Amino acid sequence: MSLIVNSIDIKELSPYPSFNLAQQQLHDLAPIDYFLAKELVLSTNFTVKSKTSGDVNVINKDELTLLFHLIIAVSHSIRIGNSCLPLVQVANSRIGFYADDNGIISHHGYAFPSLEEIKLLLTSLSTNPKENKLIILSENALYLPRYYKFEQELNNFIASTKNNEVSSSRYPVNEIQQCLSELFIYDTKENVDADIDWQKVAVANALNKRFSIIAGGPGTGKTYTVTKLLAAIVSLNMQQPLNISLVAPTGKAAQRLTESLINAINGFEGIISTHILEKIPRQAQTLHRLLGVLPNKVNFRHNQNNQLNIDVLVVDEVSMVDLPMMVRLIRALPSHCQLILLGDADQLPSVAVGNVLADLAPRPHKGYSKANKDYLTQVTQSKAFKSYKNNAYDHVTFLTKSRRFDKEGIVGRLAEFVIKGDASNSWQLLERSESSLLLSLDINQWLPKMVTKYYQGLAKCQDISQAFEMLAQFRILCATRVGTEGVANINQQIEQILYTKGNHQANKPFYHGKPIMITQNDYGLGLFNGDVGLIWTDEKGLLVAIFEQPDGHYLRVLPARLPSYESVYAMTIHKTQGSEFQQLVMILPQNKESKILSRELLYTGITRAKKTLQIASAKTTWFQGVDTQVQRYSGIQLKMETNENSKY
Ligand SMILES: Nc1ncnc2c1ncn2[C@@H]1O[C@H](COP(=O)(O)OP(=O)(O)OP(=O)(O)O)[C@@H](O)[C@H]1O
Repeated sequence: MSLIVNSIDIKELSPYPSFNLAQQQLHDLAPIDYFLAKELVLSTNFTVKSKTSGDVNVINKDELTLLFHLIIAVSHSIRIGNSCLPLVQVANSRIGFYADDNGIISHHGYAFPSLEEIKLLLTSLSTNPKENKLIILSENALYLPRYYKFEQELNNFIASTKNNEVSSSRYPVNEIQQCLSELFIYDTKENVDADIDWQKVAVANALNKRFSIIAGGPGTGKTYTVTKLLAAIVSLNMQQPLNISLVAPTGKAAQRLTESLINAINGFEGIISTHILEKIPRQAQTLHRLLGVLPNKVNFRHNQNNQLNIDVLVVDEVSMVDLPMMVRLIRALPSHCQLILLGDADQLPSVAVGNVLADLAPRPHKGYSKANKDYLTQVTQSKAFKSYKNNAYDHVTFLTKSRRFDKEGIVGRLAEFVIKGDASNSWQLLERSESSLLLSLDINQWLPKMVTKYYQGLAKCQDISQAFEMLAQFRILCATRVGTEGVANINQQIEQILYTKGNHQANKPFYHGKPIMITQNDYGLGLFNGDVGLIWTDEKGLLVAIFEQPDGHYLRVLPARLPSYESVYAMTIHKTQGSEFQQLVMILPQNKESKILSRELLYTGITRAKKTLQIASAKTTWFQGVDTQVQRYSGIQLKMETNENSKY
């Protein structure tokens, strides 16, 4: 006999009547995952049935329990940065199990059934995107509807930019060819022998597309190349002035982009005609500013209903841009606007959901469609481009030759070993280097000396610009915020050292020469998470917080009005993305259980060093970091390849 009960019974039949009971079963269960599962399951109109009932919209207790745990798992997956949960990650596995070192089990967890059983349940619950219920099943991955929609929007955008782009180029091919030959003149030996000048390819590849990515490690010439690309775009549009914007995800990154751009433009004087160069903007802004922040809202002033008035947009440091932000950006772009993304896909992914750059520009490059290959061969006169079966990766060009890190230089070599996952060679390089790259694990051996050398002078600088310059010379990077080797403790120790060395203000919340970092957005003041400033005594003898703006101006804020902030003698590696320092010290946690270490984290830290780098790490920690790779799940790559529009 079938036992059909009404939906109120779901509450009683849900696997855990309370969070406490759930916590006893599932180790490390986050309240947010539990309450989301509870809310979603209770909000459905399932009725509960016995196994034999054939009714629609009914579910039995085991199925309800499975569904509940699937929602917990997908919620957890999103919290750690994935946009979905591939079912193979949970099928036949147990979540929330914990036994101590003696084998005593404290949490039994939950064992998921096979992939087939999970799919059977999800299919019967109509989880396909069109019927859009509490969770969505697509390509064997489970989504919450919000992130599914974000992915869909991005995929649709990419697909729409590929429609007929190669056959109906934005500019006549002969004009592109002419333009490239004027921009890339090989009067030095450098590129003559090379098979392919990838900077030239990057310009060519972007010129005939609405959407393109120029990806490469630090110093590979992304800004240099994009400046040439903008020069080409300007010269191909001489009759109609274009609105060109340049943005980066943080104030610091926008400031660096502005500086690199000005350097590149100055370097091209005499090579590219002045009337072209003067039409290239010299000023980058933050993404938030471009889109127009609405106080206390996640959405922006510019969106699909109020699009930006721009023709060309360059976005730098795209590895830092998360999936929702990228989608909000593309919504705000008018359909003719050319979008060019720059970034290093080997760096840490965004703090929030998604790994957009790595998804859109997977390495190694898979190759170009026949049509794009023919086009690139024709306009660049280079051959030997790798072929791919469709145009899924036509939008990407990788730059590989670093102009900043000499191939023989330690920083460049170390970064290369680390990102390739070569723990032993990278460790050997650290151990054997003549310039003592490894610091003692006892930070008292070296920290006081470094503080004296690099930080004590901050308060004695003659003016604020000199102080900012000094601050950019040196930084201590930590992997974590908490713990003995975490940012909070190291900053505290540094302030203590400054105090004992005679800076008697250094134990107060604000003192002259104290560097601070904002940790919360304040749209009203125009201060954003990650902005770095200095506390400084102004002309009237008052302490003010001063922040360098991307346009070179200083923003002054009374300390009492500051949003939350912290000292920034040391900062996390995550927060240094988009910044660089002449000298760096990186301190890694000695706690073996630290889950934060990865090769992307180490690579991001290492490549922030312009000149020198020293590292305090145990061998085991280093190996653990280099051996761990960040894995973010999403459906973007898969859909890019299978998209109907991308078949050639
Ligand atoms: N083809 C080239 N010829 C000469 N100099 C170059 C070339 N490409 C790049 N450079 C120089 O190399 C340096 C690094 O270039 P650029 O700043 O464009 O790199 P990037 O990839 O944008 O670096 P980052 O990722 O750190 O922002 C600059 O000084 C630039 O002028």
